[in-house]
Amino acid sequence: MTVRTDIAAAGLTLYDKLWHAHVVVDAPDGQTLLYIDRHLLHEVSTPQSFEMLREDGLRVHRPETQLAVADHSVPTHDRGGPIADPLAAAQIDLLERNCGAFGIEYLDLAGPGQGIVHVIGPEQGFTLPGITLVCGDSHTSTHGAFGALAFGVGASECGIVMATQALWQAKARRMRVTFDGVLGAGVSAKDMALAFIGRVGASGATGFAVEFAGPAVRALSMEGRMTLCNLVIEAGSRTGLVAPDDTTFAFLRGRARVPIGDDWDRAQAYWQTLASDPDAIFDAEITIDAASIAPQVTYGTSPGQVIDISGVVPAARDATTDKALRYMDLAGGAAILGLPIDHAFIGSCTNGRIEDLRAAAAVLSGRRVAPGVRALVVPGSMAVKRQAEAEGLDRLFLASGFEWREPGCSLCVAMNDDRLPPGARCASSSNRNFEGRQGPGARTHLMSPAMVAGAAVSGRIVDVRTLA
Ligand SMILES: CC(C)[C@H](C(=O)O)[C@@H](O)C(=O)O
Ligand code: SF4
Repeated sequence: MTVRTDIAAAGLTLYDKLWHAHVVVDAPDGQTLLYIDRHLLHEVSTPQSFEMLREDGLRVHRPETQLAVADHSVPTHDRGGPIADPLAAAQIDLLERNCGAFGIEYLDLAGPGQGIVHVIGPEQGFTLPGITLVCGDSHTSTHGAFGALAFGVGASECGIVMATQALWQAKARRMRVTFDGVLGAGVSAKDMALAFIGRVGASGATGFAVEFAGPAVRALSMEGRMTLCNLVIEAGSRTGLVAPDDTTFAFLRGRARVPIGDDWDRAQAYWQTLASDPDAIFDAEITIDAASIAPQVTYGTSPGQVIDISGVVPAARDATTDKALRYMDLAGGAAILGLPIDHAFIGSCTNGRIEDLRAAAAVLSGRRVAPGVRALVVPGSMAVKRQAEAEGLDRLFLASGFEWREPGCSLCVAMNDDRLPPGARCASSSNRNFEGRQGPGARTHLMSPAMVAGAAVSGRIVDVRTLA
């Protein structure tokens, strides 16, 4: 028998509770077979997973626990007819056919449910507190915002989950990041996340499951919490968590796949137990004063290379940072404030939700995109797009000179028609600023949607708090 000293010694963290509720068996080598409740699929990471099932003559064990959507390679304009890019068309068609063959629900490209996998999961009520959820995608941590144990997996693990509903995993260490105080005006969850990544570095949370706590986290909407959890992978962690509360329940209640009636009451009673015990012990604790967080902007080619809007680019200290600064065409000591940009992108699974579009629109109201800047808004999902259109945000974006597109990953990843030219400099609400991420030779500065809107109308990186 294995005696769990972590249980014996102290209270449990939220991560411990979710973990223990899903243990099938512990192996002597420290690995645990974990039951996986749900699996989201997209077109890029699953072709090989389905191939694996075919080769081994396996079927999908519980098809009703799987949900698929195409997002990475989809075009975000001219969606009326067939997809022009033959590779994208083949990839999307393959996902649809694989889902058909294995009995998995596929949210059609033309239908009302389509969108980026991490946006549609919660929208559909597929993401719920207390579940384990995986997807062949590193930003699966997003779903932890609901108090779900969610993490990204590889293509072969997607196949294993489809066939067995379980995965061998090693338990992570536990980190709590407490945001005390109140965020300032013009500062958002994106700034909290980037400030955290800047503090610990791009691999500072590797091996940890990160629980976000404190009054500034409790004050966030579900959209904000998803932004926060989405970005933990950029600090090296596969799992972000926020304990579910009334904000969570209000977001979920009434959604398509969410329990109703007595089932809802029972589920909610359980979900309310999903909080770290007061005497729980974390392996690492970080406290950040939310009031001290300024709008954040990345200057390099890793999300950890981030500074306050008033900051200066740090001098290169090794070959890697030197390479990053060369790629970004920036010198140590340069101010980030006032840096000219020629592209602006609002979208992605980090910041493509309705609240993000509203925040950007509030900045754009009565303003126009600066000459020489190409600006794009790509809603995270059809539901976000419809909601934005109902609020008249599309007209506001168009009137200010933004392009208004169909949902998809778009310029977050440039695996589709949307791509920046070499040398472009983009203010972007996405989550990765890697070399070539938005197109070969293109330069990405990550920031909040409001900051992107501010940069778009100014033609340079500005402090959105000074745009009255
Ligand atoms: C293509 C996909 C597997 C990839 C990921 O794992 O995250 C992408 O979504 C990304 O953001 O880089
Ligand atoms: S929007 Fe970007 S980060 Fe999110 S899943 Fe798509 S490519 Fe990955």
